[in-house]
Amino acid sequence: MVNKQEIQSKMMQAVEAVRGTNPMAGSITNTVTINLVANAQLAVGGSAAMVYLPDEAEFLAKAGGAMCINVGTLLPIYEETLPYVAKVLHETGKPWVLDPVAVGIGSLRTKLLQQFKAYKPTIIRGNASEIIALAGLWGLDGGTEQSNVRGVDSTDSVSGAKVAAIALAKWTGGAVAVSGETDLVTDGSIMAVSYGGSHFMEKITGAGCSLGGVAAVYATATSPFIAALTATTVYNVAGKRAELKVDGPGSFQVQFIDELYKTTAEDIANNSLDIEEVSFL
Ligand SMILES: Nc1ncnc2c1ncn2[C@@H]1O[C@H](COP(=O)(O)OP(=O)(O)O)[C@@H](O)[C@H]1O
Ligand SMILES: Cc1ncsc1CCOP(=O)(O)O
Ligand SMILES: [Mg+2]
Repeated sequence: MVNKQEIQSKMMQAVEAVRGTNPMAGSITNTVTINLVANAQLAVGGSAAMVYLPDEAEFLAKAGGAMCINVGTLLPIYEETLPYVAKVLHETGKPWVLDPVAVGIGSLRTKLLQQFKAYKPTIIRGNASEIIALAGLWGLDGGTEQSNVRGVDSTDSVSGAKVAAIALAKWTGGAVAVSGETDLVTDGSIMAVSYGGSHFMEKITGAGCSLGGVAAVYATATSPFIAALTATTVYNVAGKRAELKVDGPGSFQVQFIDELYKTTAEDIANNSLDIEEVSFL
Protein backbone atom coordinates (compact mmCIF):
# COMPACT_ATOMS: atom_id res chain seq x y z
CA MET A 1 0.00 0.00 0.00
CA VAL A 2 1.18 3.50 -0.81
CA ASN A 3 1.46 5.68 2.24
CA LYS A 4 0.53 9.30 1.49
CA GLN A 5 1.84 10.55 4.83
CA GLU A 6 5.21 8.97 4.14
CA ILE A 7 5.36 10.72 0.76
CA GLN A 8 4.45 14.06 2.38
CA SER A 9 7.05 13.59 5.06
CA LYS A 10 9.73 12.80 2.45
CA MET A 11 8.79 15.97 0.57
CA MET A 12 9.18 17.99 3.75
CA GLN A 13 12.60 16.44 4.37
CA ALA A 14 13.67 17.29 0.80
CA VAL A 15 12.60 20.92 1.20
CA GLU A 16 14.51 21.25 4.49
CA ALA A 17 17.58 19.42 3.17
CA VAL A 18 17.82 21.77 0.18
CA ARG A 19 17.35 24.88 2.35
CA GLY A 20 19.99 23.54 4.74
CA THR A 21 22.67 22.56 2.22
CA ASN A 22 22.31 24.91 -0.81
CA PRO A 23 23.04 22.13 -3.34
CA MET A 24 24.27 22.97 -6.83
CA ALA A 25 22.35 21.71 -9.85
CA GLY A 26 23.88 22.77 -13.16
CA SER A 27 21.83 23.37 -16.30
CA ILE A 28 22.10 23.40 -20.02
CA THR A 29 18.89 25.19 -20.82
CA ASN A 30 17.26 27.51 -23.31
CA THR A 31 18.14 31.14 -23.88
CA VAL A 32 14.53 32.33 -23.43
CA THR A 33 14.01 31.37 -19.80
CA ILE A 34 17.53 30.80 -18.45
CA ASN A 35 17.28 33.65 -15.93
CA LEU A 36 13.95 32.46 -14.49
CA VAL A 37 15.32 28.93 -14.16
CA ALA A 38 18.32 30.15 -12.14
CA ASN A 39 16.20 32.48 -9.97
CA ALA A 40 13.67 29.73 -9.20
CA GLN A 41 16.48 27.35 -8.23
CA LEU A 42 17.92 29.97 -5.90
CA ALA A 43 14.50 30.82 -4.42
CA VAL A 44 13.96 27.24 -3.19
CA GLY A 45 17.45 27.14 -1.66
CA GLY A 46 19.56 25.66 -4.45
CA SER A 47 22.53 26.98 -6.37
CA ALA A 48 22.46 27.44 -10.16
CA ALA A 49 25.10 27.32 -12.90
CA MET A 50 24.41 27.45 -16.62
CA VAL A 51 26.84 26.31 -19.36
CA TYR A 52 26.90 25.49 -23.06
CA LEU A 53 30.26 23.76 -23.76
CA PRO A 54 31.00 20.01 -23.45
CA ASP A 55 33.92 20.21 -21.01
CA GLU A 56 32.10 22.72 -18.80
CA ALA A 57 28.98 20.56 -18.79
CA GLU A 58 31.07 17.57 -17.75
CA PHE A 59 32.60 19.64 -14.97
CA LEU A 60 29.16 20.64 -13.65
CA ALA A 61 27.83 17.09 -14.01
CA LYS A 62 30.63 15.85 -11.78
CA ALA A 63 30.71 18.80 -9.35
CA GLY A 64 26.97 19.18 -8.82
CA GLY A 65 24.40 16.97 -7.18
CA ALA A 66 22.18 16.80 -10.27
CA MET A 67 21.72 18.43 -13.65
CA CYS A 68 18.93 19.82 -15.83
CA ILE A 69 18.94 19.47 -19.62
CA ASN A 70 16.34 21.51 -21.51
CA VAL A 71 16.33 21.44 -25.32
CA GLY A 72 14.24 24.61 -25.80
CA THR A 73 16.65 26.57 -27.99
CA LEU A 74 19.30 24.37 -29.59
CA LEU A 75 22.70 25.63 -30.66
CA PRO A 76 25.08 23.73 -33.00
CA ILE A 77 27.45 22.96 -30.09
CA TYR A 78 24.66 21.01 -28.37
CA GLU A 79 25.08 18.19 -30.89
CA GLU A 80 28.37 17.59 -29.06
CA THR A 81 27.52 18.78 -25.53
CA LEU A 82 24.20 17.06 -24.85
CA PRO A 83 24.90 13.37 -25.64
CA TYR A 84 28.34 13.75 -24.07
CA VAL A 85 27.06 15.07 -20.75
CA ALA A 86 24.04 12.73 -20.71
CA LYS A 87 26.46 9.79 -21.00
CA VAL A 88 28.58 11.17 -18.14
CA LEU A 89 25.47 11.60 -15.97
CA HIS A 90 24.23 8.10 -16.78
CA GLU A 91 27.60 6.45 -16.17
CA THR A 92 28.25 8.31 -12.92
CA GLY A 93 24.71 7.69 -11.64
CA LYS A 94 24.02 11.42 -11.22
CA PRO A 95 20.34 12.37 -11.29
CA TRP A 96 19.32 14.50 -14.23
CA VAL A 97 16.16 16.11 -15.50
CA LEU A 98 15.18 16.15 -19.16
CA ASP A 99 12.69 18.75 -20.42
CA PRO A 100 11.90 17.74 -24.03
CA VAL A 101 10.67 21.21 -24.98
CA ALA A 102 9.09 21.39 -28.45
CA VAL A 103 9.83 17.74 -29.26
CA GLY A 104 8.99 17.23 -32.93
CA ILE A 105 10.58 20.44 -34.25
CA GLY A 106 13.72 19.97 -36.36
CA SER A 107 16.13 17.14 -37.03
CA LEU A 108 18.73 17.96 -34.36
CA ARG A 109 16.11 18.06 -31.58
CA THR A 110 14.75 14.70 -32.76
CA LYS A 111 18.21 13.14 -32.95
CA LEU A 112 19.23 14.38 -29.47
CA LEU A 113 15.98 13.26 -27.85
CA GLN A 114 16.37 9.84 -29.48
CA GLN A 115 19.93 9.58 -28.10
CA PHE A 116 18.70 10.34 -24.56
CA LYS A 117 16.64 7.13 -24.51
CA ALA A 118 19.75 5.09 -23.74
CA TYR A 119 20.94 7.50 -21.05
CA LYS A 120 17.70 7.17 -19.06
CA PRO A 121 16.93 10.63 -17.65
CA THR A 122 16.15 10.35 -13.96
CA ILE A 123 13.23 12.78 -14.22
CA ILE A 124 11.39 13.64 -17.41
CA ARG A 125 9.39 16.85 -17.07
CA GLY A 126 7.13 18.20 -19.76
CA ASN A 127 3.66 19.32 -20.67
CA ALA A 128 1.18 16.67 -21.80
CA SER A 129 1.89 16.93 -25.53
CA GLU A 130 5.66 16.73 -24.94
CA ILE A 131 5.32 13.63 -22.76
CA ILE A 132 3.09 11.90 -25.34
CA ALA A 133 5.43 12.85 -28.20
CA LEU A 134 8.56 11.70 -26.35
CA ALA A 135 6.94 8.33 -25.61
CA GLY A 136 6.10 8.13 -29.32
CA LEU A 137 9.67 8.96 -30.33
CA TRP A 138 10.97 6.26 -28.00
CA GLY A 139 8.43 3.71 -29.26
CA LEU A 140 6.72 3.36 -25.88
CA ASP A 141 3.07 2.88 -24.88
CA GLY A 142 0.83 5.93 -24.91
CA GLY A 143 2.97 7.82 -27.41
CA THR A 144 2.03 9.13 -30.82
CA GLU A 145 4.32 9.29 -33.84
CA GLN A 146 3.08 12.73 -34.80
CA SER A 147 3.81 15.39 -32.15
CA ASN A 148 0.85 17.52 -31.04
CA VAL A 149 3.19 20.07 -29.49
CA ARG A 150 2.27 23.54 -30.74
CA GLY A 151 5.65 25.29 -30.60
CA VAL A 152 6.40 24.92 -26.89
CA ASP A 153 2.74 24.56 -25.81
CA SER A 154 0.54 21.56 -25.11
CA THR A 155 -2.63 20.73 -27.01
CA ASP A 156 -3.31 17.53 -25.04
CA SER A 157 -4.90 17.05 -21.61
CA VAL A 158 -2.74 15.98 -18.68
CA SER A 159 -4.89 12.88 -18.10
CA GLY A 160 -4.37 11.94 -21.76
CA ALA A 161 -0.62 11.65 -21.05
CA LYS A 162 -1.02 9.14 -18.21
CA VAL A 163 -0.13 5.99 -20.17
CA ALA A 164 2.84 7.69 -21.83
CA ALA A 165 4.10 8.98 -18.48
CA ILE A 166 3.92 5.52 -16.91
CA ALA A 167 5.67 3.94 -19.90
CA LEU A 168 8.47 6.52 -19.81
CA ALA A 169 8.94 6.06 -16.05
CA LYS A 170 9.08 2.29 -16.45
CA TRP A 171 11.69 2.65 -19.20
CA THR A 172 13.97 5.01 -17.25
CA GLY A 173 13.37 3.58 -13.78
CA GLY A 174 12.97 7.21 -12.68
CA ALA A 175 10.03 9.63 -12.50
CA VAL A 176 7.93 11.57 -14.97
CA ALA A 177 6.11 14.84 -14.21
CA VAL A 178 3.35 15.98 -16.55
CA SER A 179 2.35 19.62 -16.03
CA GLY A 180 -0.87 21.48 -16.73
CA GLU A 181 -3.84 22.80 -14.78
CA THR A 182 -3.42 19.78 -12.51
CA ASP A 183 -0.15 17.86 -12.54
CA LEU A 184 0.66 14.15 -12.63
CA VAL A 185 3.84 12.65 -11.24
CA THR A 186 4.62 8.95 -11.53
CA ASP A 187 7.46 6.52 -10.97
CA GLY A 188 5.64 3.85 -12.97
CA SER A 189 4.04 2.25 -9.93
CA ILE A 190 2.60 5.23 -8.02
CA MET A 191 0.62 8.05 -9.61
CA ALA A 192 0.38 11.36 -7.75
CA VAL A 193 -2.02 14.13 -8.74
CA SER A 194 -1.10 17.60 -7.44
CA TYR A 195 -3.48 20.58 -7.47
CA GLY A 196 -2.98 24.33 -7.43
CA GLY A 197 -0.96 26.73 -9.51
CA SER A 198 -2.37 29.61 -11.51
CA HIS A 199 -3.71 30.41 -14.97
CA PHE A 200 -1.01 33.11 -15.04
CA MET A 201 1.58 30.32 -15.33
CA GLU A 202 0.42 29.91 -18.93
CA LYS A 203 0.97 33.64 -19.47
CA ILE A 204 4.63 33.76 -18.55
CA THR A 205 7.38 31.90 -20.36
CA GLY A 206 9.49 29.51 -18.34
CA ALA A 207 7.06 28.16 -15.74
CA GLY A 208 7.75 24.67 -17.12
CA CYS A 209 11.49 25.17 -17.72
CA SER A 210 12.06 26.52 -14.22
CA LEU A 211 10.00 23.67 -12.75
CA GLY A 212 12.52 21.30 -14.35
CA GLY A 213 15.41 23.26 -12.85
CA VAL A 214 13.81 23.13 -9.39
CA ALA A 215 13.18 19.39 -9.78
CA ALA A 216 16.93 19.01 -10.42
CA VAL A 217 17.65 20.90 -7.19
CA TYR A 218 15.43 18.52 -5.20
CA ALA A 219 16.93 15.52 -7.02
CA THR A 220 20.22 16.31 -5.27
CA ALA A 221 18.51 15.46 -1.98
CA THR A 222 15.89 12.76 -2.55
CA SER A 223 14.52 10.11 -4.93
CA PRO A 224 13.45 11.08 -8.47
CA PHE A 225 9.75 10.61 -7.63
CA ILE A 226 9.86 12.70 -4.44
CA ALA A 227 12.01 15.34 -6.18
CA ALA A 228 9.59 15.66 -9.09
CA LEU A 229 6.58 15.74 -6.77
CA THR A 230 8.16 18.24 -4.37
CA ALA A 231 9.00 20.62 -7.22
CA THR A 232 5.50 20.22 -8.68
CA THR A 233 3.92 20.86 -5.28
CA VAL A 234 6.06 23.92 -4.49
CA TYR A 235 5.00 25.33 -7.86
CA ASN A 236 1.34 24.68 -7.13
CA VAL A 237 1.51 26.34 -3.72
CA ALA A 238 3.55 29.33 -4.88
CA GLY A 239 1.49 29.82 -8.05
CA LYS A 240 -1.79 29.81 -6.12
CA ARG A 241 -0.48 32.33 -3.58
CA ALA A 242 1.12 34.63 -6.14
CA GLU A 243 -2.12 34.84 -8.14
CA LEU A 244 -3.96 36.24 -5.11
CA LYS A 245 -1.57 39.19 -4.88
CA VAL A 246 -1.29 40.37 -8.49
CA ASP A 247 -3.43 41.44 -11.43
CA GLY A 248 -1.28 40.52 -14.42
CA PRO A 249 1.48 38.18 -15.66
CA GLY A 250 4.40 40.60 -15.27
CA SER A 251 3.89 41.12 -11.56
CA PHE A 252 2.92 37.43 -11.25
CA GLN A 253 6.41 36.34 -12.27
CA VAL A 254 8.01 38.56 -9.64
CA GLN A 255 5.53 37.53 -6.94
CA PHE A 256 5.91 33.87 -7.91
CA ILE A 257 9.65 33.93 -7.14
CA ASP A 258 8.87 35.53 -3.75
CA GLU A 259 6.30 32.82 -3.01
CA LEU A 260 8.73 30.05 -4.01
CA TYR A 261 11.14 31.58 -1.51
CA LYS A 262 8.48 31.73 1.23
CA THR A 263 6.83 28.31 0.77
CA THR A 264 7.55 26.11 3.77
CA ALA A 265 7.82 22.35 4.18
CA GLU A 266 4.47 22.42 6.03
CA ASP A 267 2.81 24.30 3.15
CA ILE A 268 3.95 21.53 0.84
CA ALA A 269 2.64 18.78 3.10
CA ASN A 270 -0.72 20.56 3.34
CA ASN A 271 -1.26 21.06 -0.39
CA SER A 272 -3.99 19.03 -2.08
CA LEU A 273 -2.59 15.69 -3.28
CA ASP A 274 -4.08 12.39 -4.50
CA ILE A 275 -2.05 9.21 -4.58
CA GLU A 276 -3.00 5.97 -6.34
CA GLU A 277 -1.27 2.75 -7.31
CA VAL A 278 -0.68 2.45 -11.03
CA SER A 279 -1.80 -1.17 -11.14
CA PHE A 280 -5.34 -0.04 -10.27
CA LEU A 281 -5.56 2.58 -13.03
N1 LIG B 1 -4.03 26.51 -16.09
C1 LIG B 1 -3.16 26.30 -15.11
N2 LIG B 1 -3.57 26.34 -13.82
C2 LIG B 1 -2.72 26.12 -12.82
N3 LIG B 1 -1.40 25.84 -12.99
C3 LIG B 1 -0.92 25.75 -14.25
C4 LIG B 1 -1.77 25.97 -15.37
N4 LIG B 1 -1.04 25.80 -16.50
C5 LIG B 1 0.21 25.50 -16.09
N5 LIG B 1 0.29 25.48 -14.75
C6 LIG B 1 1.50 25.22 -13.96
O1 LIG B 1 2.59 25.83 -14.64
C7 LIG B 1 3.77 25.06 -14.55
C8 LIG B 1 4.29 24.77 -15.96
O2 LIG B 1 3.38 23.93 -16.60
P1 LIG B 1 3.08 23.99 -18.14
O3 LIG B 1 2.59 25.33 -18.53
O4 LIG B 1 2.23 22.83 -18.46
O5 LIG B 1 4.53 23.70 -18.73
P2 LIG B 1 5.19 24.22 -20.03
O6 LIG B 1 5.50 25.66 -19.70
O7 LIG B 1 6.40 23.40 -20.20
O8 LIG B 1 4.18 24.06 -21.13
C9 LIG B 1 3.39 23.83 -13.73
O9 LIG B 1 3.75 24.10 -12.40
C10 LIG B 1 1.87 23.75 -13.85
O10 LIG B 1 1.26 23.17 -12.73
C1 LIG C 1 9.19 30.26 -25.78
C2 LIG C 1 10.30 29.30 -25.94
N1 LIG C 1 10.84 29.05 -27.17
C3 LIG C 1 11.84 28.17 -27.11
S1 LIG C 1 12.18 27.64 -25.57
C4 LIG C 1 10.93 28.59 -24.93
C5 LIG C 1 10.62 28.61 -23.49
C6 LIG C 1 9.56 27.63 -23.14
O1 LIG C 1 9.31 27.70 -21.75
P1 LIG C 1 8.18 26.88 -21.03
O2 LIG C 1 8.12 25.54 -21.67
O3 LIG C 1 8.62 26.79 -19.63
O4 LIG C 1 6.91 27.68 -21.19
MG1 LIG D 1 7.88 23.66 -21.51
